[in-house]
Amino acid sequence: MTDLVLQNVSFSYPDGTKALEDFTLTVKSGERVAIVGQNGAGKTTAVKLMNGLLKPASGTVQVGEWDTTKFTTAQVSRKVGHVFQNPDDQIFHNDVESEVRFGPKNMKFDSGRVDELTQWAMELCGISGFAEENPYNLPYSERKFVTIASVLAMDSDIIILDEPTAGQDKIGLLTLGRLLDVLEQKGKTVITITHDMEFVTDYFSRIVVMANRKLIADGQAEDIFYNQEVLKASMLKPPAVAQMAGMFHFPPGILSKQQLVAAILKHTGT
Ligand SMILES: Nc1ncnc2c1ncn2[C@@H]1O[C@H](COP(=O)(O)OP(=O)(O)OP(=O)(O)O)[C@@H](O)[C@H]1O
Repeated sequence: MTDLVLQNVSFSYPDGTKALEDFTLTVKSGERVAIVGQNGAGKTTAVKLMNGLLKPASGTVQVGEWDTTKFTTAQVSRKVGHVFQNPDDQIFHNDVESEVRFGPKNMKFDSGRVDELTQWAMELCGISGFAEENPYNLPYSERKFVTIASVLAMDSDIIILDEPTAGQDKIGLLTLGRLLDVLEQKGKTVITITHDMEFVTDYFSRIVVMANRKLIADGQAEDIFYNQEVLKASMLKPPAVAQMAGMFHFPPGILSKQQLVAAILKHTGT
């Protein structure tokens, strides 16, 4: 059980830019949380604090029993895997399998477990067929899955996915959805940063909204996407279904196509 607790965390970059102010968030083991907000809101800074890449200037970041200031980034990243936004910032091997294998090998798992985790992660990410391919010969969407598999293979309790849907087609989105379900069954915590509100409503039961370096809302999709104050402060655009429901002046809460169709049929008396 690895809960993640950020308590009154503030952080500024060395050039003095304030990136996070008084940020408090608890993510329980096994939860699925989406962090949303405009560019520059502080999302990336928050997740870099979660996996120990950055250390808080004030406040505390607790990963399970560990205060991240007392452990190295390498140690914390064993508990909190982080898939970067841009796969090209992460890939450094010449073939897909070596890239995925590197993490568990580096963690000194026995060779049987390294094999098992490598195969499992590649299959889950739909890249088993490219094991010997140079990742840089693959399109962006598949390179992203190479980096996701590399992190999953490390079997960390908490997994951070930065913009996983960027550049993904329908098949990629389905692969991501299946992967999230498998991780949930394994009790993993998944935290994503995303600008894709459809992805959020389809797959995440908890949404954290950030604006101007602060957490401004934390709740379910119905609480967030129908709260005009939160939408205004964060400049978030609700998912298309909620926008359409708003145009029809339907009561708040509609977030799926099925709910929208049902409301239209009721409205037209069909
Ligand atoms: N390395 C850095 N040095 C100085 N300022 C930085 C650095 N990285 C981010 N910032 C600044 O910190 C603030 C928060 O940035 P952060 O990247 O955490 O936001 P974000 O919500 O993740 O944005 P995006 O969606 O664009 O990634 C912004 O003002 C940003 O310009």
